[in-house]
Amino acid sequence: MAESGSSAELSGSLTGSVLPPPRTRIFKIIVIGDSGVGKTCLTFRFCAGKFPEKTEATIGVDFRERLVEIDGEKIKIQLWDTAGQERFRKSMVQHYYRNVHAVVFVYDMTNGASFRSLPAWIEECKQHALGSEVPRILVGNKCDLQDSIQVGTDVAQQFADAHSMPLFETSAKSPNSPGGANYHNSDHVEAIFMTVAHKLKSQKPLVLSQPSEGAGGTVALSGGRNDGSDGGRGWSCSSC
Ligand SMILES: Nc1nc2c(ncn2[C@@H]2O[C@H](COP(=O)(O)OP(=O)(O)OP(=O)(O)O)[C@@H](O)[C@H]2O)c(=O)[nH]1
Repeated sequence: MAESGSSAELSGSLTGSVLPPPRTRIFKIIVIGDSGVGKTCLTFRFCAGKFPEKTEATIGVDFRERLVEIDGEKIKIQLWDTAGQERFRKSMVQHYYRNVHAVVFVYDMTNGASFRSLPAWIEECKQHALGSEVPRILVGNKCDLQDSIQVGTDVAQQFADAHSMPLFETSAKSPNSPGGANYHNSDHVEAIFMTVAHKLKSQKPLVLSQPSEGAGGTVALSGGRNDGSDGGRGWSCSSC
């Protein structure tokens, strides 16, 4: 009798309070590109839900995070906002390239030089073992500045295709206001990062985890533009 009682107790314990709390997966996504392209604004928009009133050049790296829910699983998205200016990068580079799950390359659609810098950023990533096997996306920011666009969608799409990346054109500043032709088709910052998270969820086993008491708001999203089923090149397409 005593033995069966113990057994019931044990089994109750295993399915009850003895089990550790569920773990929350963490996806580390680094955001890279020239100074002034809007990396801080994009990451702030996603994590805080608004455009920052004032930004200063990032020194080293900042990171912001947000807890989201995808298909019933809580996932913490950590966005690492890296400094675009070389003088602010040197000391930190080794740190932020560790344990990266995805890379977001950003250029400013109103600044051709920021687009021409992309090969150098891609090369730097490769040197830190972040090649095409890691999910990477290309983001053209500031599409709200319609009159100043220097980088057209066609040329950006060609570049994205050549590097097996999906392209998104967006505005961290005013994603919901009406504007020119491209602007109407612009991607929402929210959807861009959630697309990356969906991709990671569909392909990655647990890599980093911690008890699920993360900071940040929770957004529920089931389904999305990318279910990870397309494999190969361009795992999600630009809406541009
Ligand atoms: N019109 C417009 N301005 C933007 C947008 N995103 C950022 N900006 C402005 O661009 C400037 C630079 O933005 P940041 O987010 O600080 O740029 P960054 O890439 O983080 O720059 P570093 O920290 O130096 O690497 C700021 O004045 C922003 O207000 C956008 O979508 N539209």
